[in-house]
Amino acid sequence: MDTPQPLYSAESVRELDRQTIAALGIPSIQLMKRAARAAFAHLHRRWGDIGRIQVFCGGGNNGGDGYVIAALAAQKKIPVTVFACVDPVQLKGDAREAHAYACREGVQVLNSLTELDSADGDTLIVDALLGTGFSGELRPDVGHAIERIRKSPGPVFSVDIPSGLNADSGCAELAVQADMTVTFIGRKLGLYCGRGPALCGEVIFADLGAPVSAQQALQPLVQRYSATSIKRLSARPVDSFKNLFGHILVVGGDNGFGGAVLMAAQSSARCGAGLISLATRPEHLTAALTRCPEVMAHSVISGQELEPLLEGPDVIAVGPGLGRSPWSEQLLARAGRAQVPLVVDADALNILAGGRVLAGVKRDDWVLTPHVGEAARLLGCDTKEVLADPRAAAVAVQQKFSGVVILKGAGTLVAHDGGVDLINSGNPGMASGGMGDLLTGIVAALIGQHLPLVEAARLAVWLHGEAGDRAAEEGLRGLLATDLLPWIRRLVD
Ligand SMILES: NC(=O)C1=CN([C@@H]2O[C@H](COP(=O)(O)OP(=O)(O)OC[C@H]3O[C@@H](n4cnc5c(N)ncnc54)[C@H](O)[C@@H]3O)[C@@H](O)[C@H]2O)[C@H](O)CC1
Ligand SMILES: [K+]
Repeated sequence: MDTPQPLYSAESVRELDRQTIAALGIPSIQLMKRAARAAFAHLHRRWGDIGRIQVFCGGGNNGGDGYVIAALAAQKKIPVTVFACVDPVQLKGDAREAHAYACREGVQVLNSLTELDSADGDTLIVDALLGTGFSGELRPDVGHAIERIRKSPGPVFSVDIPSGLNADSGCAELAVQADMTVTFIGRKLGLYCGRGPALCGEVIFADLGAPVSAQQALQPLVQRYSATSIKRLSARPVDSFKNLFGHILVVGGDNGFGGAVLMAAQSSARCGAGLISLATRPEHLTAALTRCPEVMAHSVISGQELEPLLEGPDVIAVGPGLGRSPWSEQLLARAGRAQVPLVVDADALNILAGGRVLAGVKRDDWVLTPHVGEAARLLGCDTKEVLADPRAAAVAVQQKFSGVVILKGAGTLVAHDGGVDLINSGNPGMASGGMGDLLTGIVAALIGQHLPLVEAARLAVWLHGEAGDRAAEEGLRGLLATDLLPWIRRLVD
């Protein structure tokens, strides 16, 4: 099994740059040329037959990488032009030297966008405007260059990070949309969370010979887990019996939301739970028994009626379709005090955010599964603040409520006492009702099968996203939550 990948802040990677230069005993220009060669090798492998290349260079070392890439293209006799977003006379240090190298190789350098031919489909754009040095509000001149890149019909290659994307948070107002990004020396968190996954295209990592010891010395922001580094369930013993694999109780399904609670129960079942009970409104019982006879469905019309059902289960998932009525609040108030691990999702989170039910309760044995809006409500802030720094938001929710927090997104974050993990998961087809209910059921089933909460959260996010990807192979649009159920079953072992 692989180890998870460390994801760093921009500042840590700049420190890694410095340590790599020192460890390799080479001048920084050599590291820049090594970066540019690595970038050029990947872009040439993918677009070797491209008609021409336009390189957009900024005023720092990211731009310096771009000038060297232009020189390498010229050496390969590929027609190449550089747009210098910052007048080359202002360049300093390695970037200045890289510009001189490009000029020696006969590269044409233009200072104005109007002089630059408009790109066609056979033009590869290389984005070397901004790298880890980007900070604050985007300067208008660079913004115009980014807009020009976004309008080009051909492929786009970003050096180190798509310009305009924040390397630490994945936040981006205006940024380059790349088909491929080659990132150097250390993986930046912003490539894998927030808008990073959508803006980067294929991400390729080039370590440029950075010493592993230097990488280990730095504190990563996040550990990134993938199929090969996530802990799976152990094989089932021959003499298995159903109680070995957990009894899950799913609580929810207010008027009109009977499907949500049933989908959570079904995904628990498909994830290997031994027994599943359902506590919901009486009107949903028939449907539950018809759709999923394996589930033991109970009608509850008050918190008092729920109480006896809280005794048997090993894990309780509360929230799918729970609603925010007095009935909903009564059920959460009771379930929230049960003495077994909880998975708290959807409207249960919104009720929690309201502060009237379970006020001030912190538990080490619950998993909260907010999306961005629910996280904002739990923190009493605006959604924009969560999007501006998803990692910080996940940590803040975990510090406020304890336990494990799954902050859902294209790069889903799992915050816990030991740090923050990231699992890239899912696809745009999963932006439809019920997907969150499935995840809730999977988390509960994995806890019921004796995975520690953090491992259950990581595996559930991966399993949910992978099942979504497999199901989406038949098409993104019209992908239904229940389409994932057979895939959950195939992938859980
Ligand atoms: N350090 C090394 O040995 C290597 C670095 N690599 C590449 O270098 C960049 C980091 O370079 P740096 O000069 O520190 O910063 P950038 O080029 O990313 O950006 C600085 C550049 O951008 C301008 N700028 C900053 N903020 C804004 C803004 N909000 N709006 C507009 N412009 C902005 C600033 O004025 C400077 O002109 C790294 O990403 C790598 O690509 C090599 O990869 C390895 C060796
Ligand atoms: K860039």
